[in-house]
Amino acid sequence: MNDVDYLRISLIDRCNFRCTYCMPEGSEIDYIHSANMLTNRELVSIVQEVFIPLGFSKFRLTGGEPLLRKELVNLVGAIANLTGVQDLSMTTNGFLLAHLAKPLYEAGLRRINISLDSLDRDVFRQITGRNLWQQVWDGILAAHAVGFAPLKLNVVVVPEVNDHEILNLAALSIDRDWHIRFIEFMPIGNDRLFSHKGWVDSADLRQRISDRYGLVPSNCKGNGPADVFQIPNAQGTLGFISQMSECFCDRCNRVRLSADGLLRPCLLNETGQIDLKTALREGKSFAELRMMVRELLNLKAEINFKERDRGTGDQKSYFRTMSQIGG
Ligand SMILES: Nc1nc2c(ncn2[C@@H]2O[C@H](COP(=O)(O)OP(=O)(O)OP(=O)(O)O)[C@@H](O)[C@H]2O)c(=O)[nH]1
Ligand SMILES: C[S@@+](CC[C@H](N)C(=O)[O-])C[C@H]1O[C@@H](n2cnc3c(N)ncnc32)[C@H](O)[C@@H]1O
Ligand code: SF4
Ligand code: SF4
Repeated sequence: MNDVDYLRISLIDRCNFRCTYCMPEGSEIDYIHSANMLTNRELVSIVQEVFIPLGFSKFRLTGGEPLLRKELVNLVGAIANLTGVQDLSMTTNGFLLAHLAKPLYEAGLRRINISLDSLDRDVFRQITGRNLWQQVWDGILAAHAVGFAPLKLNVVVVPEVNDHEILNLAALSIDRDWHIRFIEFMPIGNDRLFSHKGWVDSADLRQRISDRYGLVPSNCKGNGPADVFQIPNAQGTLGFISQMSECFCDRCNRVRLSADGLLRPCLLNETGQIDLKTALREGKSFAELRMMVRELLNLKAEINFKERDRGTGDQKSYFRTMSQIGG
C-alpha cells in the first residue's frame, strides 16, 4: 500500500461562489451547524496528536471556501508551527486573497492553489455565478507578489463551456513560473450538467496543446495526482488531473477531514468513514482516535480500488458534494 501522509482538511462547507460544477445556484445543501464544526483548537489538536504521530506531514486547507473561515490566519499559524508539518498548502477560489495573501504567507502558508476556470470575464461569471474575475486575478497577482511558490492555477474543464480557452490558459505558463492544471470535470455536485456533456479527456487536451506549442514531460513533480508536462522552454508547467479517464488510485496518498470532523478514505467513496469530532467530544483519548484512524488506513487500499465510484445514478456510495468534501 502507498504511504498515506497527506490530509486534506475542509475548513468550512460554505462558499461565496456558485460554480456550476460544484455548488450550482439554488442547490440545496444542508450546511453544517456552527456548533458541529471542529473548533480551531480541536482541529489543531487532532492534527498534532492524531495525524502527525501517524506519519502525516502534508496538510492542505480547503473548503467550501477556506478564506471564509473565522480566525483563519491564526489557525494557519498554529498548524504551520507544529513540529512535523512539512508542507502546508491551501486551495481557494482567490476572491479574498488580495488582502489575505500577505498575512497568510507571514503565518507560514507557503503553497497555494487557486481556481481560475477562464480568462474571459463572461465565461467566468457563467461558471462561478459571480462577476468577480478581476478580484480573483488581483488575488493571484498578490499571491505571486508575496512569494507563494509554486503557485498553481486549477482549471476544471467543462465541455463547450471553457474548453475553447485551454490554449490561452496553457500559455500563461510560458513566461510565468506558474503551474496551470487542467482537471477533468467529475460528476459530483451537478449530475444534470454532467449527464449532458461529460468531461474532456486529458489526453485530448494534451494533444491540442502539443499541436499548438509542443509539450514535453516535466521533471517537476507534485505531491498529488497531476501528470506534469511543460511547453518547451516555458517557465511554468502544465498539470493534468485525469480522475475520469484514468485511475491514479494506486498512488493515492491522502485522506480527507470534513469541517465537522468526518474522516473519509477516498474523495469518491465514504465507505468506512469515521467521526473524529464526536469521538473527541465524547472524551475518547488521542490514543483511541489514532487507533480509529489506523483502522481506516488499513481499509483504504481496498476502498481505493474496489469501491471507487463514479458518482452518477442510484448506486453512488457517497452523499456529500465537492464543496462539502473539499475536492
Ligand atoms: N479523484 C481524485 N481527485 C483529486 C484527488 N486529489 C485532488 N483531486 C482533485 O484535483 C483537483 C485539484 O486539487 P488541489 O486541491 O489543487 O490539490 P492537489 O492537486 O492534490 O495539490 P498538490 O498538493 O499541489 O499537488 C481538485 O479538483 C481535486 O478534487 C484525489 O486524490 N482523487
Ligand atoms: C471544492 S473546491 C474548494 C476550494 C476552493 N473553493 C476552490 O474552488 O478552489 C476544490 C477544488 O475542487 C474542484 N472541483 C469542484 N467541483 C469539481 C468537479 N465537479 N469536478 C472536478 N473538480 C471540481 C475545484 O475547481 C477546486 O479546484
Ligand atoms: S469549486 Fe470552490 S469556489 Fe466553486 S463553488 Fe465549489 S467550493 Fe465554491
Ligand atoms: S479516487 Fe479515491 S482512492 Fe482514487 S486517488 Fe482519488 S481519493 Fe484516492
